[in-house]
Amino acid sequence: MTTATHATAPAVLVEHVTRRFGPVTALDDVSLQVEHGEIVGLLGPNGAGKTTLLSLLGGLRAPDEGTVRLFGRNPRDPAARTSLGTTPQETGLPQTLKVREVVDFVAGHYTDPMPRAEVLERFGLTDMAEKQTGALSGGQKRRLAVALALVGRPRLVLLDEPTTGLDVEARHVLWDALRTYHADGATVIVTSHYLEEIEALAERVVVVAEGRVLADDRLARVLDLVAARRMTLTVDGTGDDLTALPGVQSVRERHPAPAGTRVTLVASDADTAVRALVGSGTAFRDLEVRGASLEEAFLALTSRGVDPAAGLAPAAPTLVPEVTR
Ligand SMILES: Nc1ncnc2c1ncn2[C@@H]1O[C@H](COP(=O)(O)OP(=O)(O)OP(=O)(O)O)[C@@H](O)[C@H]1O
Repeated sequence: MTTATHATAPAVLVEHVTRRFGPVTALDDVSLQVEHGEIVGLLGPNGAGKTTLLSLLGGLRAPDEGTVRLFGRNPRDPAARTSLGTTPQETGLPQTLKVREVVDFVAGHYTDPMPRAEVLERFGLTDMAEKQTGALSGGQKRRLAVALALVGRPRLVLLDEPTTGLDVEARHVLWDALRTYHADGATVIVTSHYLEEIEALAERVVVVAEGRVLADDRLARVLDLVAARRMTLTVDGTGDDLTALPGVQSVRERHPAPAGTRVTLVASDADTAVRALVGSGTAFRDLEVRGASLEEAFLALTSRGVDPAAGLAPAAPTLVPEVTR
């Protein structure tokens, strides 16, 4: 590939990537393209495949099938990773080195590093410069770990759950620093279980579950989807006609119930749906309305009504309870 091609290539290109660990398919035919300067949130439950995807982007693992490119190059090639800054979920820092020494050590690997004072300032670590890293709090360690990923001024930053376990203040310092760095032109990909984190950082959201991309959309659209409600009720017949009610997006589950069917619907507007249900004269009982999980919201988006094969299946677990509203 020519240099010109590299210059015009997207920051990240993932094409039909599958990655297995023994019998587990961690990524199943995933495709994703991220342009220069985008900030993308990878949102999904535990075991969705987010870390695996980042490990492929970071060149730590190779895909079993498909192609991964960073700025047009294979991330397994060390030259492709010179533009990359990463912070894994767990970071080991040398306990006895001072914060400024660690920053200087990392900066020594780059031709044009960010000045130490700027790095520390961005992450609220200026007062910690003389402390040994072993004496930092969890939140301070985490901020230092993310700061170190930016020392070399990477064009692409991969962050795996950057603020898990941090208190509110530490989260906000980190989010502000990342937003500022992105505003300077960097491409950022961040994984999280938490909608709040994705909401604070991302413009575009890719929802991953069970190794597949469930949705890839603007943040505002995802927030609309999360506002979906889950309505469960028992009706005399099969409940087939309930999808026609205004405000109802899809049928999520149906189970045989005594003298009828227990039906779970995903509704974009539960108030309208309930009014229409009453107005329709349909006999129903035991109505429950609650927030839908992200997974349900996205299944509602991606499915066209109920899947006949899954129509009478047992209730599916709620995969992303943290983001249920
Ligand atoms: N090294 C490994 N060996 C075996 N299985 C693995 C390995 N790494 C990941 N997996 C499996 O692959 C699947 C995807 O895991 P992955 O860590 O990518 O998910 P995740 O979305 O990052 O989850 P979490 O949010 O919990 O970090 C899981 O079923 C996991 O158990």
